[in-house]
Amino acid sequence: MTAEVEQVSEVFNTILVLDFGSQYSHLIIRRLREFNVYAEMLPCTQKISELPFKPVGVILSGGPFSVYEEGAPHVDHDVFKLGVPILGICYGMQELAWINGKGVGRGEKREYGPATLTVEDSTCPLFEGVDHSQVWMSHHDKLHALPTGFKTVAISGNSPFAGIAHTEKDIFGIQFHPEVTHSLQGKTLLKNFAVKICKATQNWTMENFIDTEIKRIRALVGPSAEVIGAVSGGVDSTVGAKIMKEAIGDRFHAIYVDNGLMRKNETVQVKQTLDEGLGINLTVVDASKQFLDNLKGITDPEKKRKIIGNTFIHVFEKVATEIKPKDGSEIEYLLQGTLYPDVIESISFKGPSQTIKTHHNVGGLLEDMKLKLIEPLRELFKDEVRHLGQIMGIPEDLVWRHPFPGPGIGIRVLGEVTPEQVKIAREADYIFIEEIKKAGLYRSISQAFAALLPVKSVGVMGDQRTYEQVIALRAIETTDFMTADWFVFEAKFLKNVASRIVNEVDGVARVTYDITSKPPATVEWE
Ligand SMILES: Nc1ncnc2c1ncn2[C@@H]1O[C@H](COP(=O)(O)OP(=O)(O)OP(=O)(O)O)[C@@H](O)[C@H]1O
Ligand SMILES: O=c1[nH]c(=O)c2[nH+]cn([C@@H]3O[C@H](COP(=O)(O)O)[C@@H](O)[C@H]3O)c2[nH]1
Ligand SMILES: NC(=O)CC[C@H](N)C(=O)O
Ligand SMILES: [Mg+2]
Repeated sequence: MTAEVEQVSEVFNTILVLDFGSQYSHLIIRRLREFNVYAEMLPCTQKISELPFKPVGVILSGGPFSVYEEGAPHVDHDVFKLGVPILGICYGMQELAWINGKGVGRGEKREYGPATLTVEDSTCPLFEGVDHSQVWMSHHDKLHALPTGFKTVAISGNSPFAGIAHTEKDIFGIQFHPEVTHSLQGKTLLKNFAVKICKATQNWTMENFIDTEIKRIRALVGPSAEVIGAVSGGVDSTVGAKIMKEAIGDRFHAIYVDNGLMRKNETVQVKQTLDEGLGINLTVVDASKQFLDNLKGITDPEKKRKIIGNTFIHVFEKVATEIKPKDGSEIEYLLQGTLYPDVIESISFKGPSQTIKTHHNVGGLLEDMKLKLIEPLRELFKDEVRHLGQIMGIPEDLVWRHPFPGPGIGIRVLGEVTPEQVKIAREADYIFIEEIKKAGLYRSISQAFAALLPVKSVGVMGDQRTYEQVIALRAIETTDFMTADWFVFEAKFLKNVASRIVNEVDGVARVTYDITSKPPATVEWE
């Protein structure tokens, strides 16, 4: 069955980005997709004979290494046998030069920041519309000589080889980074490469994606099997559920787990929106006791996350055995709302990044998991998922909902999670979000919540001494959640929220506002 299932990269003309570990590698993919060309990233160590698809062009990314160093990563030379255009960016260009003559070494000084490009060969299609524009440099090494078979096509003040091209083949190298927005015509250059040179079709649209994905799921699941889905009411899993529903109708069973760590009124609202609003029949499983029992006495954040992740899986496996598909088979698949950033993180050449915290991911935590995963969004970025949600008729409110982590309030009550502590955090959170919505700020903020700190502080209310806990409010602005800054509220707004929380929520003596960016902090407190 699986062999006949076409992958997205087989359906859309795909540009392959081979990642040498640059912090900007994923931006190359973002930029290409912005003009509707599909791109995927694989580690630079990928063996070309084992490529899962045939790309229409290859981009070699930048990277932190020096090509001449021992142990530096190198591309499989079979990449030249693919017969498709190749573009090397920074380290990628140095790699092309290393392979074709070894004329690469350390420059006298580092070049980091803006430079102006002068195109010397106006016939080179890569640089059409890019002449005299600002480009962004970030390198220490440089080409000391033109590689064999290449000519210079562009220069900058500091880089006599800012752009090079092979004299016969469609192979190009650039020293700057077209993928960052500081390279003002960088997107034009990438478009020239993908569309003019590689002739990639610009058909990567969410409308086309839906059709492809629905076909893919039908082929994968077959004509009679049934599937369960972990659906939280967040935008990712709701869009995933909607796609499943369109693909296999009532053979899809959406399961929402009330883990006792959800926000106020959330379970009722999610059930209503999915059932009535979207026609997705949602089963609510109340497992709150199981989660809270398992969390008893646990204060270590990582242990809490693992316990919550494992409990989710146990709940899903149990639910899966309770559903009896009409064709007499057993439930084999579990839908999950994994996005491309999660995938990139795990395939990156640098390997899985150091674990800052274990993100709960329904599939990620049990090695002997029986259910196989269906992840329809695993090629998409969050804004693509939001766009998809809009096309599929998912209500605006849900499309723009702030992300809510799987472990929920469990990682927003610092220290031991008890029903009493969850209640305090939940009530405070509700007031904060209510005020944000009232002030018309919800869409300007990427994510906001209240965390409960298990420290006591003295206060005075109605002439009485109080000795209660502290709420920390957090609101951030970010595009990708990898870095974030705190949101600047007016003092009046914070004053009102603080006063409401202390007055209306029993157990809180003080309210603080978290003004730490990420890094050095993270978004969540645990
Ligand atoms: N309470 C829950 N019940 C069922 N599944 C859940 C629950 N919480 C999380 N999940 C599953 O875990 C996945 C990861 O959670 P995550 O919060 O990243 O995504 P989301 O909730 O779909 O969207 P968002 O990031 O916008 O909150 C979800 O896509 C969903 O499959
Ligand atoms: O589904 C999730 N499961 C998790 O375990 C988890 N931990 C953090 N987050 C969300 O990820 C984003 C970045 O959060 P951090 O800076 O705290 O890592 C923020 O949006 C966080 O809310 C999670 N989402
Ligand atoms: N950004 C890059 O790709 C840098 C490449 C190489 N490490 C240099 O310093 O030149
Ligand atoms: Mg969520």
